[in-house]
Amino acid sequence: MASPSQPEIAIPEMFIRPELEPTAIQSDHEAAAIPIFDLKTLLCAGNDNTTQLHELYDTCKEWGIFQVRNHGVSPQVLENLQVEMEKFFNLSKEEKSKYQVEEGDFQGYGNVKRSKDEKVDWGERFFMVINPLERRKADLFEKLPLLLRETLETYFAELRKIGMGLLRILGEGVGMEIEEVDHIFDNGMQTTRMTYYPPCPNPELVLGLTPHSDSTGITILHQVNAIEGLQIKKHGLWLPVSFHPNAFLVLVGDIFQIVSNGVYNSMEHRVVVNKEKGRLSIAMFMNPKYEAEIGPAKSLISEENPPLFRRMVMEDFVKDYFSRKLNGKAHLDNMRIKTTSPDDH
Ligand SMILES: O=C(O)CCC(=O)C(=O)O
Ligand SMILES: [Fe+2]
Repeated sequence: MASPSQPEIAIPEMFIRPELEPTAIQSDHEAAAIPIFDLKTLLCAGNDNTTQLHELYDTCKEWGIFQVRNHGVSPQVLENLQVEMEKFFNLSKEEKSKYQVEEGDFQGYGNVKRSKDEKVDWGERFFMVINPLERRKADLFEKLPLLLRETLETYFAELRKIGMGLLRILGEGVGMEIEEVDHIFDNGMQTTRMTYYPPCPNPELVLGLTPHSDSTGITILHQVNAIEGLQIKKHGLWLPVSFHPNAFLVLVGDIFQIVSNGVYNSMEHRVVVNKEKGRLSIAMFMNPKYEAEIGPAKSLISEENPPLFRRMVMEDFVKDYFSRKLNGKAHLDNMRIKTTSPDDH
C-alpha cells in the first residue's frame, strides 16, 4: 500500500475523494472561535464559578466542543510528547511496521479499513487501549520506544484526572449526581490515537480524517505541533477551528449525547491537510467501563422526558462502532429510538 508519508506527484486513487464537501469561505461564516474556559476555575468547587459553568453547559448544548486552558499539564511534558511523537513517526517504514495493526484487530499502527469502498485518510496513526490495564496490549505498548512510553504514561495519568473532573461537571450540568457519573465512567475505558498528517501536494483532493463524531464520553485533543487542520460542521458548513496554543480541545462524544438524553451535542468533525506542514495530534478518549450499560442516565428519564436512545453494553457498542464505516453521525443515529407518529399509519 502506498504510504501518505511518501507522496507521489499523482495522488493515488485510494486517497482521492470526488465528493469532498468544501470548507466554508470566510465571508460565509464567523470564524469558529471555540469558547475557552479556565480549567482550574471550572473544577475547583467553592470557587465562584457558576457563571462559567453555565456558559460551559450552553457550549456543550450548542457546540459540543470547547477549549480548556490552565489545565495544569506541564509544558515540559507537552514538549517531550512532541519530540517523542516526531521521532516515532519519523521511524523508517520497516520500524513502524513492527507495530502494524493485525488483521481483525484495531490496536496498533496503520489505518483500519472498515469497508471496501472506504477512502483512505491522508494520515498515519497509532491507536491503543490505555485502561483498563488488562485490556492494554502489553506486547504492543512495551515495543514502543522507552521515552515515548514514559512520556505517554505521565500524560495519560494527568489527562485521566482532567477527564474525570470534566465528566463529573458535565454530568452535573444535566442534573446527574456525581455517583451516577462515576458509576458509568470511573475506571472506564480510555483509548488514545496519535496521528501524523503529512503534507500533501494536492490537499484539496484528500482528507486527513473522514467526517465523524467521536463514539466517546468526551475526547481531549491536543494539537501537538500547533498546526491547524481540524474542522467542525456547524449549521451545515465546514468551519476551520482556530485554537489557543496552550489549550486542549474537548469534544463531547456520542456517548455523552446519549447519557444526557440528547441535551448535549456531539460535534461532527474532520481533518484537512496542507501543502507545506505536517501536523501532529493526540486524542485521548474517555469512555464508560466495558461492562457499563450505556443509555440515557436513569435519573433523567421520566414520562415527560422519555429516552431518545437505546441501551447497550459498552463492549457491544465498541464492537458495533468498529464494524461500521465512519460516516458522520450515522453511528449515533443508529442508537436512536425510532418513534412512529400517527401519520405513519
Ligand atoms: O487530529 C485531530 O485534530 C482530530 C483527531 C480526531 O478527531 C480523532 O482522533 O478522533
Ligand atoms: Fe474525532
